[in-house]
Amino acid sequence: MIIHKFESQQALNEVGAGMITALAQMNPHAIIGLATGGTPVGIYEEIVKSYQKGRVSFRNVTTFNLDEYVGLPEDHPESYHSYMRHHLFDHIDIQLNNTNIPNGNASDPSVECGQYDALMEKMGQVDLQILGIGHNGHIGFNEPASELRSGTHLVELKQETREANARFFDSIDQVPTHALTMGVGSILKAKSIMLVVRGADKAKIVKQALTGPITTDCPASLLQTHPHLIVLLDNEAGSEL
Ligand SMILES: N[C@@H]1[C@@H](O)[C@H](O)[C@@H](COP(=O)(O)O)O[C@@H]1O
Repeated sequence: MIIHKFESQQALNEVGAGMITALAQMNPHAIIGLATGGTPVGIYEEIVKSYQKGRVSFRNVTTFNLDEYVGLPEDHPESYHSYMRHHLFDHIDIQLNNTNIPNGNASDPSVECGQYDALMEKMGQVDLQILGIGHNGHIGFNEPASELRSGTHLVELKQETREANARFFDSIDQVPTHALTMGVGSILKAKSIMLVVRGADKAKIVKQALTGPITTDCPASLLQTHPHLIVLLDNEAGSEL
């Protein structure tokens, strides 16, 4: 694995965005795995700036998002569908029909998950998967558990995850209790993975994930098995490494 630590958020954002724009420049038909949460926002901002300067096009790029809440209307401001449009899709030339996010309102979640996996399979390997990490080591919404699922599936969110994400909602009662998420198997199938982590509050889990035992109790620890893992940390998140 390659670990880069950054003094400033701006430097981290520019390097992260640079890897994604370079991929789209080298392969206009690239398949990119996208993440949500607070962590990638600054990277998406830098991608938009590059696009606005005419340096990169996403016209033929395909994207697959990691996850989506169950039961939030697609146009709810905190749905991951809204997040992606707000932070990225509405500001670049990507074709919306080339963007894929699990449908958290599907009448049959297991059918939806099966279709999502089938589409990923059909499109081919994700070239670069962007990832954040939860304080409990979750990736996507793969929560710590005695066993992990490989493909896309329905999960019940842990209370700590709902509490962490309550900052985006008016109250914790509004945070959905369930989500659809790519499985760890799908995530690990990507050719390269870019894990991004910021903040002192994540220093401990980063250390555990990258240097601790590989265990389903810390889903991010499975990233240690990936042959092309790039980790972008601010100094605070990397302080225990
Ligand atoms: N499902 C998302 C993850 O994809 C994200 O990486 C993580 C950390 O979020 P944040 O970046 O806001 O700390 O939790 C969320 O719940």
